[in-house]
Amino acid sequence: MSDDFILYPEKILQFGEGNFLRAFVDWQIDILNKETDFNGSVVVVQPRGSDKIARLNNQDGLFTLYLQGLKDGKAVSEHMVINSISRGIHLADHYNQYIELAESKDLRFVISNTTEAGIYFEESDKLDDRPQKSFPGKLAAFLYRRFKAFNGDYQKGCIMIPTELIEGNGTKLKEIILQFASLWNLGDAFVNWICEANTFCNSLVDRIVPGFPKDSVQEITEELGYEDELLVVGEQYHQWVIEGPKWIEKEFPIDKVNLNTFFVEDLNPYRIQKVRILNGAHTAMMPVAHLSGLDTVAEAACDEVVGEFVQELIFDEILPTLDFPQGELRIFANDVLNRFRNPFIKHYLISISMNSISKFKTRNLPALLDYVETKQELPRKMIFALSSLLYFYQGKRNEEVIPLADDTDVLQLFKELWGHVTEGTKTIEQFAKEVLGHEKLWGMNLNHIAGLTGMVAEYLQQLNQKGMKQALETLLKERSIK
Ligand SMILES: NC(=O)c1ccc[n+]([C@@H]2O[C@H](COP(=O)([O-])OP(=O)(O)OC[C@H]3O[C@@H](n4cnc5c(N)ncnc54)[C@H](O)[C@@H]3O)[C@@H](O)[C@H]2O)c1
Ligand SMILES: O=P(O)(O)OC[C@@H](O)[C@@H](O)[C@H](O)[C@H](O)CO
Repeated sequence: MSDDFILYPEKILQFGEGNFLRAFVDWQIDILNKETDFNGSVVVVQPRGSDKIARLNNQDGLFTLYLQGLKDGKAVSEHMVINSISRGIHLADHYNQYIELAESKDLRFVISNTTEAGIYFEESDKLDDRPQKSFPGKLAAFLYRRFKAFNGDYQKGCIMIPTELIEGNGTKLKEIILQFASLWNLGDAFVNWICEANTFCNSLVDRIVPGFPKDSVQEITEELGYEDELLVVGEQYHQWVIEGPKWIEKEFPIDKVNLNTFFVEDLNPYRIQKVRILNGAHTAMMPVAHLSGLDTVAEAACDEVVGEFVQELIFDEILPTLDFPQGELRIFANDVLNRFRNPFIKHYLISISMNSISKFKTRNLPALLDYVETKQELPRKMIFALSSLLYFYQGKRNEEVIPLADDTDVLQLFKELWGHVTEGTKTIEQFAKEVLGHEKLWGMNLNHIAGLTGMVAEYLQQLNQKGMKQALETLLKERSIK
């Protein structure tokens, strides 16, 4: 299959082989290669583990991408073979290939998505590890090798564009690289080279990528006429906002193609808007919809009751917490709701449920706190979502076991706390007080928010006694009476 495809110089090192990067970054590089003189390919390494790299190499880095949803107002479903990945490197078996890539004259960019957990300082990482445990540790060793190979040449720095969904992803990555420089005693000249010759951008990505289409793979395989283990499905919508100097466009000519990717001076407004509205709504709707018996985001957004809940949560309790023109926010929010309703893609609620406690903390808690501060009252729907999430962590939907996915400590804590309630040794009120008081989960003691604990306990009681559907209907009626 590869004979039909062009091989481009390897300009990008990519940390991450996952669905999102392939359906978003590698797709954009493919377009750049086809429509501009970018002429560059991507070398992929798996940031943690290495089991997926063989699959990538077995397919010569090629994979099929389905994009489905509204494009310029029309429903479009299209598929294409993405040819921007040159190879994957298995870090444990072929670390030499990885570290030697640092000496490449062609290499210029480093792009990553290592989830919200990947950009952290791992003190036990050593320069000589093959490989280091953490992503920043691996990158620090790579950059040091490059610095040495080119004798600190300022023309041979790299442009880092991380896409992890955390605030200041590039800034944080740079700080950690400098921490490694200090831990490993790499010297002032290296520190200066990192700061002067390299560019760390912050970036924000947006595209809903449900990933491998497990329900329709047979049908798709028949349509394609070949099997593709790396098949990935995403929506048509995309946005990549990069906070970095405009000169990068000379080397990464994203302005020359019809993509919604652009450079800005301040990413913050884009980040807050997207994280609070889109990701916040995902995290808030997940337990409410799942416990209502629904399985996908589209089912939730189209459901008469759950859909109303999501819409009101966004418009009444999230938008007022954002200090941007409300008209623009409403347009963005309506677009998000339409993206949620996308009938082409099956985005399973359970697949977005992973690490929901920390997601609530970063995506929803800031809106809850801002609402309390500005309105001097409690946002009922957001608190209902929080209560539903706590209820969800009981791990049961009627008789069905919910495959909870979170840190072991978090799962253990909920197991214990719910255990006390089921055994009758603690009341739901005590459960609410204890869980909301866990500063490790929320970064603060939520019992300090006046009235919150009582409201959570009340909603938990309703969920316990009436079930989700009735509790939700009661909540929505409360609003119409008010
Ligand atoms: N799927 C989407 O709709 C979407 C959209 C925008 C952003 N994202 C972000 O992209 C990330 C990956 O999503 P995906 O859909 O590609 O998932 P995926 O499961 O296909 O890929 C996960 C990737 O993260 C790496 N990884 C997992 N845990 C890690 C850790 N602790 N440290 C370092 N690397 C780790 C894996 O090796 C893999 O490369 C998510 O965190 C998500 O926030 C996803
Ligand atoms: O990917 P996660 O699990 O961090 O979050 C789930 C979704 O909120 C997220 O993937 C969105 O679909 C995405 O951020 C849209 O751009």
